[in-house]
Amino acid sequence: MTTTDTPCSRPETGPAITPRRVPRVLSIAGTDPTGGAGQQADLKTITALGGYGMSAITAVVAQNTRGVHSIHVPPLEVLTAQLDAVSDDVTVDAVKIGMLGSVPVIHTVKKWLTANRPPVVVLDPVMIATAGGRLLDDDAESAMRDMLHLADLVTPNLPELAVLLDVEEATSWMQALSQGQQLADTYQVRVLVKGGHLAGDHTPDALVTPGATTPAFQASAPKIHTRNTHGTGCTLSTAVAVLAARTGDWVASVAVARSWLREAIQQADLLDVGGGNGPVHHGHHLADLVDRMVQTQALTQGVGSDAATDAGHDGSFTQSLWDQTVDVRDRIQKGAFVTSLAEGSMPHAVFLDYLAQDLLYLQDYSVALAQLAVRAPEEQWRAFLAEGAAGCARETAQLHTTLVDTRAEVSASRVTSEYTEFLLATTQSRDWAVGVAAVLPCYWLYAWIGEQLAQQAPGVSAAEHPYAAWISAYSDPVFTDAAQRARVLVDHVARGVSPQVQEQMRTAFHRACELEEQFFRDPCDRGGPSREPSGT
Ligand SMILES: Nc1ncnc2c1ncn2[C@@H]1O[C@H](COP(=O)(O)OP(=O)(O)O)[C@@H](O)[C@H]1O
Ligand SMILES: Cc1ncc(COP(=O)(O)O)c(N)n1
Repeated sequence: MTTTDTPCSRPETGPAITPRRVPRVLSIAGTDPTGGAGQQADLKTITALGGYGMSAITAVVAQNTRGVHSIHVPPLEVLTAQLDAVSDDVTVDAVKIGMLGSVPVIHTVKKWLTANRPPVVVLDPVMIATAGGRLLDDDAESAMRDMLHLADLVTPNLPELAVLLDVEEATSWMQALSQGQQLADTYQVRVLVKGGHLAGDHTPDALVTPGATTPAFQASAPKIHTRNTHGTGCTLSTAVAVLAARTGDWVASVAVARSWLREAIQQADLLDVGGGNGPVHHGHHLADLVDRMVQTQALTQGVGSDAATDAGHDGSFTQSLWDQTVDVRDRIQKGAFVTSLAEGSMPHAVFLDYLAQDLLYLQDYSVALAQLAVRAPEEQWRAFLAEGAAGCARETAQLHTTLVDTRAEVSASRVTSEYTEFLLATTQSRDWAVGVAAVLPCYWLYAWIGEQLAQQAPGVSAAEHPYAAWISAYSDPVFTDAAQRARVLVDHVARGVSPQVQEQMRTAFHRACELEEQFFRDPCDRGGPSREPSGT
């Protein structure tokens, strides 16, 4: 890949691009009721790449993946009214122009563009649909040439490039590049030369700029074996428009658009739309996000929905566990750890000692979660527990940085060792359900302590409180969310086990709560660093 940097100097006539996080992008194009090309592809692309999509329709096209059936061109006043409705009210950061179809439509768009030129204008000179069917009148080719200079970027495929130059279609990449350069020089416009129509097993693309000797960007990758490439041209040009408005950088925009489109082509076969040249998968990169949402939803369903378990006041098993540890929580709430941390009176040595023990604890807690992840019977729980293990490992690394040099020789206190040995043994060799009950208090009590601290020391700021940063870290909603998910997991598991195993879960949860309480009390009782050898 070449990304030589001939910076694409924008033609003098246009304003500079001010990058905008959510660019407002207008597509002026025809439609495709099957959703793969034209307006529909453009709006999907704009949304997929984080822009705000708008559309002014030039032609209503009855088409599908097999071909174009008919084209209805609304009266020109309707097009003008659509364009004016947008520009009278909305600042347009980028416009992508697709199918124009006829000379009068080209003139109408040209007039609007001259009066309202957005900072990014990408023109895809659509002439023929991939699936077959003319989308531009024969007599409109010259009118199309006459509007090229109004664009910042033109994105012809090889047949369109040949028509615009009135030459034979390129049959090699070198020839295509040379034609692209000729178009750029003649019309003083950037050209995205696309090699999708070349024979061979590669698909090269290049961004060429007026007056340059080498492309500003060039890349090539193996052709993907699929017939589902309907709308690739529309999608690519729109993607570049959104990204250019978002970044202000043409080279980066072409590079990102290209690789995003490639993935959309790669995943096109998943869609199963139509019997001809199907569309590309515009939403491909959202699939993981949706999976995560579904997973979270599944994890948060059903709390308290099972009367068969020994339920607490919200009906859930975990609530009943919680209710049975009220004495432990009372000791934590009134204990020196929470009160002195909230007041800011905790001696620094005690706080450092707590952090050092926490580091040792988290190292083993991470292993305990990883053991449960390995043994998890279902994928979603494995992911949740593995994320927890990874989060602890990150937290440990962070604590290492905080404590570096100050606590190099620290060893685990008796309480820390007792707690971690209990967790490691339970998560490794007891029933998996008992293991998840044992790790729950660390999630839940931690989040609960965050609430206690926030209540006892509301709105503390770094200037007035030595532990302000820690107090706000404790109240991070991420912990509350993780605790909620851990609860849902335990409730779910409890529904599927025998009363005997439920009883073992209850015992493990209670034991872990007691150890948590001792863990918080321990540094305050000792009043300073532990020098006890591990396990004593
Ligand atoms: N089978 C394929 N494998 C990988 N990329 C492809 C494939 N077909 C098209 N592309 C890419 O889609 C984009 C548009 O392709 P092209 O076919 O040249 O234009 P149009 O869709 O306008 O006819 C280009 O970036 C091209 O590389
Ligand atoms: C309304 C409209 N505009 C453009 C195309 C080109 O589609 P492709 O990118 O598949 O050539 C199309 N089929 N329909």
